[in-house]
Amino acid sequence: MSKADALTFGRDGKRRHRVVFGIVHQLREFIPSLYLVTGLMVATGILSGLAEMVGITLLISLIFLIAQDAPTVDQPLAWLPRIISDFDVSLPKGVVIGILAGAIVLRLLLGLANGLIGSFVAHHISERIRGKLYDKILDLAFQDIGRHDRGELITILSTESYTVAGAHASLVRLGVNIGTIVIFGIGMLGIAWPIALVGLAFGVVHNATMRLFATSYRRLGKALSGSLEDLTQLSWTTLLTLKAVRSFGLEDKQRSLFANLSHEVARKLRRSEQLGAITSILSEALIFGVLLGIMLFSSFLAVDFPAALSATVLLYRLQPHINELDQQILHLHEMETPLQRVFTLLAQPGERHLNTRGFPSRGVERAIEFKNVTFRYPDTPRPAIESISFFIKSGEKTALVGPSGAGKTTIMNLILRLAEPTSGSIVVDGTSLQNIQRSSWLQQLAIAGQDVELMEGTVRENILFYRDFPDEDVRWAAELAGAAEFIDELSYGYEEWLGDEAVKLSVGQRQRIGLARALVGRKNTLFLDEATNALDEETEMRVLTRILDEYKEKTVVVISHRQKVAALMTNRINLGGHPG
Ligand SMILES: Nc1ncnc2c1ncn2[C@@H]1O[C@H](COP(=O)(O)OP(=O)(O)OP(=O)(O)O)[C@@H](O)[C@H]1O
Repeated sequence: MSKADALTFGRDGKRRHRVVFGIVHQLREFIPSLYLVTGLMVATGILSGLAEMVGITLLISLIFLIAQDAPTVDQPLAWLPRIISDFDVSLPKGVVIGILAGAIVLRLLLGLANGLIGSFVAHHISERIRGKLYDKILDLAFQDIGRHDRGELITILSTESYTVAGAHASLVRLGVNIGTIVIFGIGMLGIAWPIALVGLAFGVVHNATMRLFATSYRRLGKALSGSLEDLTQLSWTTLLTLKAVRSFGLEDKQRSLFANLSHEVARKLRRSEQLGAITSILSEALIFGVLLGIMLFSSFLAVDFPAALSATVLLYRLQPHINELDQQILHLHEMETPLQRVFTLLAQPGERHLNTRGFPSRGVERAIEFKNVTFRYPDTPRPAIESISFFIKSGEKTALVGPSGAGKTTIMNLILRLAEPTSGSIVVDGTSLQNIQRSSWLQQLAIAGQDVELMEGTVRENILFYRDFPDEDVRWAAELAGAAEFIDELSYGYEEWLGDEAVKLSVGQRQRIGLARALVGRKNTLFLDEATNALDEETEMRVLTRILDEYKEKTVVVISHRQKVAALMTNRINLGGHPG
């Protein structure tokens, strides 16, 4: 079974087991000590149930002891004499009180330990899964990222990652409940077997009733996941296209779309809670029916009164465990879809190996050569570039020109190894780019594009972009990019805070920040993909001339539609048009 298939389950009969085993199988891959931790949690949970059972029977014995004013209890744990018939288990009142107090304290301590371990494990799992998901998003093949919509990725990362910890908690509770039910069952058998049999019959009926709800839960889980994703997607798109929405006067339409989706989410959440309430009430009604039955027919059952009372109290205390057992199974069904989405994303192939595999790069000493390179994006009928061959010589200033859609950005992406050629090869100083460590290769390059991904932070932080360079370098880069002239006029200069979308900057100013970001590392090879196309011609020429002057010895490749820009360069590569 593949990772992605692990949670694709068969028909209903085996389905719940598959849900459970599928989750265990998946979790084991992410939490190496899963069995140990889970075992410990289940053990403390079951021991806590055992302590409760001992406490209940001792309490009832004590009540009878006090009622009869007797000094000793000859049957403090009601089931023991039946199991070890020759064993004298009579105990004085003080000892019974001591054991009872001990059982209560033990129950409390085990409950506390269980809660603390549970909370530690849940946060540990969440942290690990969140980290792995974030890592996967960074590691996914660039083309694969485009296949996921942002809303889906945000929902998985921010919300659905928590369901993994929730699923583990449900599994633990499942184990604890099964263990406790078995222990209570054995206790009841020892105390009063007819009542235990009634309890067993109750369990079977209860289980069958709850099964009726499993399918609804599963469907609801899937529908809820979809609705949440739609809502996140709409919120995300609205934020991204806020200006367009306002400019086209679409607020009312967006509001009504949002209200509908939000209503759907609320409706499904309500339905889920209603289902939970119905199953819980049904479960309680069943147990009260059984208890009533036992009371009405107790005279026909061959059980003495204290034993019958102990067994009945145990059966009553068993009810939350049976109830919770079913709730957890239904909950696991509800979590099936979000879990599947988390694990499917984690199962996607990454590209991390490209960062470390191959020879370390020393940059471009002689040339970058494209040899008959063809590249086709997945699921597209025609290649974006076909059998392209050219040289970019070290130290040369090259213009890459061609009509829109000719494949210029695709070539840039191939050089950056955001994609690999479908056929042909890219060779750097005689070594295929595929045999060069990607991270060390990227260390040698700098790139600026036409769309600048500015982030929330100061101007300086946006130029540094998580890297560490001295202030003089930031200033040098900003001046070279023609950005210093407007940064100096901002109220706080380089410390001016740019909001999420950096709305206070014009498109040309944003591009110049992006340019400074590329320049600040003083790399030997610079790629500019329409990086200055939003500037007026005069500013663009001024900025590029200064850059070329500064980069006299270095390699510069510029993609531009403007003839004047291409004319600044010493070498020109023409991409004729679409190969189709
Ligand atoms: N992610 C993608 N998936 C599928 N097809 C793509 C993708 N990106 C680009 N293409 C297609 O590849 C071809 C080349 O696109 P590319 O962006 O490289 O052209 P370009 O020369 O840079 O165009 P422009 O000058 O308009 O920026 C186009 O036909 C485009 O539709």
